[in-house]
Amino acid sequence: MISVAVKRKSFGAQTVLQDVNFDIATDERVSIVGPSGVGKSTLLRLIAELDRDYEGQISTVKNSAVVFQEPTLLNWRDVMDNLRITTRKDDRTLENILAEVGLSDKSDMFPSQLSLGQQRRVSLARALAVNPELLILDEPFASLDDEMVDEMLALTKQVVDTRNMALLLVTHTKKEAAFLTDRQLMLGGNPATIIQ
Ligand SMILES: Nc1ncnc2c1ncn2[C@@H]1O[C@H](COP(=O)(O)OP(=O)(O)OP(=O)(O)O)[C@@H](O)[C@H]1O
Repeated sequence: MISVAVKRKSFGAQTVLQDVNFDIATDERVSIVGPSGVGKSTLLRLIAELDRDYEGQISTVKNSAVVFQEPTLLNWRDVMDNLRITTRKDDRTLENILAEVGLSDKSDMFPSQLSLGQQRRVSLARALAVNPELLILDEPFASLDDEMVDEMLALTKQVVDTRNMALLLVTHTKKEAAFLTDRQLMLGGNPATIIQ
């Protein structure tokens, strides 16, 4: 169980989040929706423990992984090396994960040799490589065309269905939230809190 109780998160004089409280069960899929600039990514970074500078308390799982909006791959490393960076798992396991995201024949390609959609898949595979109990997706389908979004949505759903993990999705898009998650939390207000 993940338990979020953020009393206040500020950047200098600007308070971005105030009294944001919710739980996520072990196998629950939750999305955070809300307008641009409201504080979605800020909240996600707190839950991913990438930012510990806030008032309140978040108790989360030992193993979480984040997929960011941009693929953030190392361009000078091939696909396998990009996976090896996050885990000591053996190559066979990593190849299975690449197959899981539809990239079984791409392990020795470099990111620049892959389409944007394939780069997103590598990014997802890299997150899966740590075998996360919580997968956190921060607008993972931004700047993809509609067809690619549908493909990535289906892939992500399949992966989450197969693996026993919690999902936290940050998105602008109600369609993505409705397709991938059981529960939608709407962030709103200034400072932002859960309004629905
Ligand atoms: N490192 C930072 N330093 C100062 N202010 C920041 C920092 N990160 C975010 N902010 C501010 O916090 C507010 C919330 O930003 P955040 O990126 O969390 O919004 P968001 O809801 O994820 O937006 P979007 O949907 O456009 O990605 C914004 O006003 C932003 O300028």
